[in-house]
Amino acid sequence: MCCHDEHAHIQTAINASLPNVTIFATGGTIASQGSSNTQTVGYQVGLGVQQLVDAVPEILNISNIAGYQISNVDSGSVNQTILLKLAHQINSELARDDVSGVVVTHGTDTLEETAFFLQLAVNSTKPVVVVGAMRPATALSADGELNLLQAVTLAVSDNAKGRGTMITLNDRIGSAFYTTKNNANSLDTFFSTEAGQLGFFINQVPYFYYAPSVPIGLTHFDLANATSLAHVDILYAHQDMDPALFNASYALGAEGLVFAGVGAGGISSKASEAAEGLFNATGIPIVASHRSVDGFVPSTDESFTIAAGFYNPQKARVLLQLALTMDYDYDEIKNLFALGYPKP
Ligand SMILES: NC(=O)C[C@H](N)C(=O)O
Repeated sequence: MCCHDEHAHIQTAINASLPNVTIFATGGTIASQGSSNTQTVGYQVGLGVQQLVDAVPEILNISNIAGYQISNVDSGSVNQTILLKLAHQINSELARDDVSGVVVTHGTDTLEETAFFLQLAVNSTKPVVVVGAMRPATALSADGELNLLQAVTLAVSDNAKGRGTMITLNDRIGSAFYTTKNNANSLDTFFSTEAGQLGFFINQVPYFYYAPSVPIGLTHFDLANATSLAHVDILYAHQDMDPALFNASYALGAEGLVFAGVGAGGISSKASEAAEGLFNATGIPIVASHRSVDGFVPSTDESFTIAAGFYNPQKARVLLQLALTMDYDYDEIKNLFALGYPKP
């Protein structure tokens, strides 16, 4: 039996009657400390995976923990090197019979991008749980410890299998496909857009609303041989958007673009002309998403853009990145996005 892996950065004492969970720590507020217990902005990342686990001894009542320190950064600095490392290591960890599930500790600012990426890049029915905190570990009423306990609880829960990558914070369990950060500061910031709330913790027991199901449009990408991800940028639409941004992004190396459109994927006529000019000249895929927190961009046959459907700009970017990384052509990319909104 498992489990003393010499490559694990940490390994708790093995209790053979408990399941094994691997934690991948990347940084964020959950791993941060302030200079006082009232400081809730301007704190510093620095706690390692050992300290995160040590702070919640209750975890050891439900699992043995192996922990890897993948990075220790604010999530705004999570990059494709970290993402690919996570995907490769999580896939190999979950392939082991003796591992029940994995937890990724992460800053909340871009947590949804990593969770969505893992949903597409990890191929397993075992739980993958991405967790963070909104208050640093030193704060009064810090939320990280209970969130981490709940994340490990989910990782060992039979009921959590077959639900893809999940995000849990503040008692809520959401699908990585649809969960988004809705408030830059408040504790209860992660809730799902229309489709994705899966369940809730009551007294640290996860209760699910539905049997396991797969989000419509879910595609798995095998990134085993990928060493980098395609360059995709997001442009933010607004009044008087500078049309030159499209060509400028291409000149800076973008292989695909997503724009966060006004309303259901709109941009000004001048910006649209510039985007169409770029598309006609280069053929790079340009995906229309929405800058509103929630919503849907419908496809139109006439448009040169690819409609993002329900994907918000940051998730549309991840999907486009993976498609381009795997050499999908334009029509395949269009079909890939359309999988998210099949015609009834
Ligand atoms: N609450 C957080 O984790 C925010 C932090 N700045 C991060 O995303 O890393």
